[in-house]
Amino acid sequence: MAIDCVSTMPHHPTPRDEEQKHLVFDASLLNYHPHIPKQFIWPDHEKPSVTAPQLHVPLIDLRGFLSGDPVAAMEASRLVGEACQHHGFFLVVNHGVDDMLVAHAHAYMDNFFELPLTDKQRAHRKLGEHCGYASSFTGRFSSKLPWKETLSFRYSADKNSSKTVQDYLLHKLGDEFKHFGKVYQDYCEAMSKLSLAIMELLAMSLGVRRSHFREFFEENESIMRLNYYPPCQKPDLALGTGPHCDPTSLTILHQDRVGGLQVFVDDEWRSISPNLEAFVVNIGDTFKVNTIFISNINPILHNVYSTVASVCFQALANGRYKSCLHRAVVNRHTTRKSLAFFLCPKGDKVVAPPTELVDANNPRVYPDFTWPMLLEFTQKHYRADMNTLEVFSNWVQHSHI
Ligand SMILES: C=C1C[C@]23C[C@@]1(O)CC[C@H]2[C@]1(C)CCC[C@@](C)(C(=O)O)[C@H]1[C@@H]3C(=O)O
Ligand SMILES: O=C(O)CCC(=O)C(=O)O
Ligand SMILES: [Fe+2]
Repeated sequence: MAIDCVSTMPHHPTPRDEEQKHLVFDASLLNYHPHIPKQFIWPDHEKPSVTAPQLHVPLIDLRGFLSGDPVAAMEASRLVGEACQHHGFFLVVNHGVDDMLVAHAHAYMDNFFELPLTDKQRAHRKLGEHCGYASSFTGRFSSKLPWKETLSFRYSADKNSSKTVQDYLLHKLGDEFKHFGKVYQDYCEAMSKLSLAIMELLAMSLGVRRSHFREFFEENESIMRLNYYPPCQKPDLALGTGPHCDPTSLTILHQDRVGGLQVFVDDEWRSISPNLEAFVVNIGDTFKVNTIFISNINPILHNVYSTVASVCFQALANGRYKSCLHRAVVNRHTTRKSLAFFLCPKGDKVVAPPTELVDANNPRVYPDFTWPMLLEFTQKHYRADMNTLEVFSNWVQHSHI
């Protein structure tokens, strides 16, 4: 039976769009259709198991650490280190982010994604760009389309930056989105603050100066993304977000009560159950690279400090650290939402080990790069998956830039 749920929308044409004929996934037509277009069907080896056994990730209470208690800070950093050694995922509670802000961020998401497609398209995400509204990336990809709509925008923690979240959303969507813009501006500020606190815990867990990563990310230029996953009548054939490791540095995710996040641990997919009070935190490829030179700086300290650090050191130094592969599944009945804050370094920061620390025993694993290079790679050349960093690294070394 022919499926006619994909509408044709006018938007800025590019040659690559030709093949797609400007297809835009209109959720209001597709959600309850018994069949799904073939572009959404994932190959057998990537098809999801909608119900996966639960993964018990550590629930880390940040209250003591955030109020300056050194013993609580040590304990929180120990748990962070342990989680990063195993899979790189952990939950934080008593994180200091206002519950109402989180509730508003979810409520405003509903308002936005329930708008008619033509209104959402005002913020249309252009090919090769990472900001704006995208519906299943039609136009960008022609197969393995994700069953989701997204709205993404930049956040700069640099106080002198003129580009605010609020201005961007207002400019794209119109004056009536002023409050909408303010909610996400506040949300990003809260996420940036929380990320810097978590960076202190990560530094402690690796046995380096507590402020080391905080300073590196102080003026972060991050990405905020609203993920909206409509119901799908074939959840065993489709995926909301395909398997990938985040190419960014650190992700702070808030998932609503529906559930759908799965992590690949010990050779199987496991789910992380929703917890409205918690943020799910995971490490991305760019942070993984940052930690390599830390391991090189002081291997003795690492051995003394904890086995966690030395195990990380070995895995990282050999470039075999396959952390945090994850994906999001969809379901038949309920729309699912998640708010993802991707912490990224400021554009001019070079992600590299200092040259004086590299020698025959500590060879370079990845080439020097800046975050904008990797971001461009994921937007113009390669769809982020579980191999992004390796492929990017080869690409840079074969001097494509
Ligand atoms: C830099 C990025 C690319 C993606 C968004 C993000 O900010 C971080 C994760 C990436 C992504 C989610 C990984 C899975 C594939 C992807 C295409 C998606 O399904 O959204 C990725 C994002 C992208 O827009 O390229
Ligand atoms: O929605 C989710 O639970 C995960 C989304 C995700 O992994 C991402 O946007 O990078
Ligand atoms: Fe992700």
